[in-house]
Amino acid sequence: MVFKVGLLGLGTVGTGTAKILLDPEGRHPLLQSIEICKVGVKSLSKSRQVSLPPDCLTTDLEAIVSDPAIDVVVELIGGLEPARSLILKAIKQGKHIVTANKAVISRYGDQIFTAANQAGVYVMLEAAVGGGIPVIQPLKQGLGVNRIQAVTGIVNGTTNYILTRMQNEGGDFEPILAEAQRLGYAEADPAADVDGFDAADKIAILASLAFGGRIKRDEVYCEGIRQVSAADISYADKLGFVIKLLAIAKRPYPNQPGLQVRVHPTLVPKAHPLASVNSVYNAILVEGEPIGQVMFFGPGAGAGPTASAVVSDIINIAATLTSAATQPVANPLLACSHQHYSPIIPNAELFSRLYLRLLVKDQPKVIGRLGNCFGDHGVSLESVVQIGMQDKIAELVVITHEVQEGAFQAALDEIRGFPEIQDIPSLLRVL
Ligand SMILES: NC(=O)C1=CN([C@@H]2O[C@H](COP(=O)(O)OP(=O)(O)OC[C@H]3O[C@@H](n4cnc5c(N)ncnc54)[C@H](OP(=O)(O)O)[C@@H]3O)[C@@H](O)[C@H]2O)C=CC1
Ligand SMILES: N[C@@H](CC=O)C(=O)O
Ligand code: NA
Repeated sequence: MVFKVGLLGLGTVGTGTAKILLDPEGRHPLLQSIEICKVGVKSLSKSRQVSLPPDCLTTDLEAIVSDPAIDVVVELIGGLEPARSLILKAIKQGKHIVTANKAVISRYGDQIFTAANQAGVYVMLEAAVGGGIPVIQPLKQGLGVNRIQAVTGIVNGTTNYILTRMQNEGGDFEPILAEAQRLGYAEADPAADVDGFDAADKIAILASLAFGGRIKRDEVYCEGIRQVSAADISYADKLGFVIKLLAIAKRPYPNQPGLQVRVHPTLVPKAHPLASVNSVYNAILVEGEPIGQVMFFGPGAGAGPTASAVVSDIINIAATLTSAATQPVANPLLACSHQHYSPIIPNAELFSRLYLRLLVKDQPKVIGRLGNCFGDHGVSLESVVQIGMQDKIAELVVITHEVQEGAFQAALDEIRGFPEIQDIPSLLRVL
């Protein structure tokens, strides 16, 4: 049996994918049965790093998704449109889909999976989360019998690369981001990485798989890394933490339906397994019953690793189609079957440990006044440290115990009005 693939996109991931498909020697034997039929791109004049059969390249992506010869459409163009429409058209034409596009799946998964289930085709997305790390299939299959309690991950390679280099070298943000772009890690618009949207897309997908209900992407709280300064990295280091952009999905109240799903820079204790995940590496820590903790670790972005996940999805489909006697009946361990949305708990109701950096006028009783205000709002403090003093302005770092975020914000609103407060440059969460 030969499976014909229509590739949409021949950029970083598309090129990595084509390279594997064109070089099957020594890999899984099923690769021998997969053939690149057409490749859709934006520009025919660009030089390419792979040599494809003549007439393979086209700018007519609509023709690829409706080509009767094609069995599997691999969407690697990114973005919302035309990716969403092309995926839906391909599904309507009975084609299986492999995609690395977390933006489209996290926002239009409902529409796409419903259409796929009706058409009896698969939509596979291993490359969409954690790049080359197998995490989607393990959540669907290997961990499928567990009751998941929490998924905590470093799921964006670009920001982890930036934070790691800022931590190790103290370098400036912009040139490090430019290097991440050159290495093929960043999104077409790197704001998606830096502002946390890409991580939010990914945690919405992971939460949906882990907790068995779709997640409304708009309800995922999201803070990026722009506000993380060299000063915070250095203070965190002195206090025994590293700063990581964490994506967190958990059920904070056992046996109740609400979920916490959010992305924010977080102070991670140096002894925590996620603290040593550096550079473009990603890691996803899954906690479940009865398994306990499992951590998936590996390269989270880049051509080769991401293509590894894309092609593993292609051969998964090829294997399923090969074993199906006639028309494919959806294998429930490969298909997506959630039909309802999970409720998300507002941040104000959640309990977190928080790190606050303040610049205050050096006046008597200022620390006491802060402590009283937090106390009045039921916010218990773990430590208040004076880090420095310049021109009669003291720099303080406050770390709280687990406190309700709404109560903390109410205290902070009051504190902002104190005449002693010069500035509040940072508010971060602590794991
Ligand atoms: N880069 C990475 O490390 C990872 C990326 N992903 C995801 O993979 C997908 C692809 O990313 P990446 O390879 O980095 O992106 P690139 O920008 O490198 O490549 C995009 C490709 O799609 C083509 N393309 C884009 N828009 C159109 C259009 N409207 N019509 C025709 N062709 C189009 C481009 O054509 P042309 O070459 O002619 O410009 C290019 O070949 C994205 O969804 C991304 O989020 C997921 C995990 C990791
Ligand atoms: N831009 C993304 C690419 C992989 O998903 C990242 O940096 O993680
Ligand atoms: Na993956």
